[in-house]
Amino acid sequence: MEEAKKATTTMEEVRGEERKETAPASDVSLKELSKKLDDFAKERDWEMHHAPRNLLLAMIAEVGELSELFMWKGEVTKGLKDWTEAEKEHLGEELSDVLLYLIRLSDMCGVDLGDAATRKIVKNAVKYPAPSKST
Ligand SMILES: Nc1ccn([C@H]2C[C@H](O)[C@@H](COP(=O)(O)OP(=O)(O)OP(=O)(O)O)O2)c(=O)n1
Repeated sequence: MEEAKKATTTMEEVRGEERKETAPASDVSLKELSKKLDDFAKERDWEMHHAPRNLLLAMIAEVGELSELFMWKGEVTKGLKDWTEAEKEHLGEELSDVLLYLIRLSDMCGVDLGDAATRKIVKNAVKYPAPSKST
């Protein structure tokens, strides 16, 4: 009886983990993703594979896979109205692969991507000032 109860708890825990994994995580930070990627590499002993050049090449390969989704489609309208749900899900996966390799590459190069991107947006605004709106 005690064993059966324990097994039930374990299944609940597993389902809880699955829910956690599939719940929308729209507000996740670069730092959180960075930590997950670090854990992923450590758990598999893959840190030696994550040298900057390898990560850059892997990211470019994923950009290629992303491009394939748009290839031969003609003009793609904003919102992807003509795409199936399966195509949109695939797009999300390929965009994620690019982002995850970019974050990992930044980390392995010692670049704080959040800080660098924020600074770059400021620099862009100085380089390309918005036209002043007449009232
Ligand atoms: N050495 C590796 C290999 C993979 N990944 C992670 C980062 C990417 O998010 C994803 C890439 O996995 P795959 O190489 O299997 O590529 P796809 O998921 O695109 O699969 P496929 O190329 O079969 O479509 O896995 C990683 O961190 N380090």
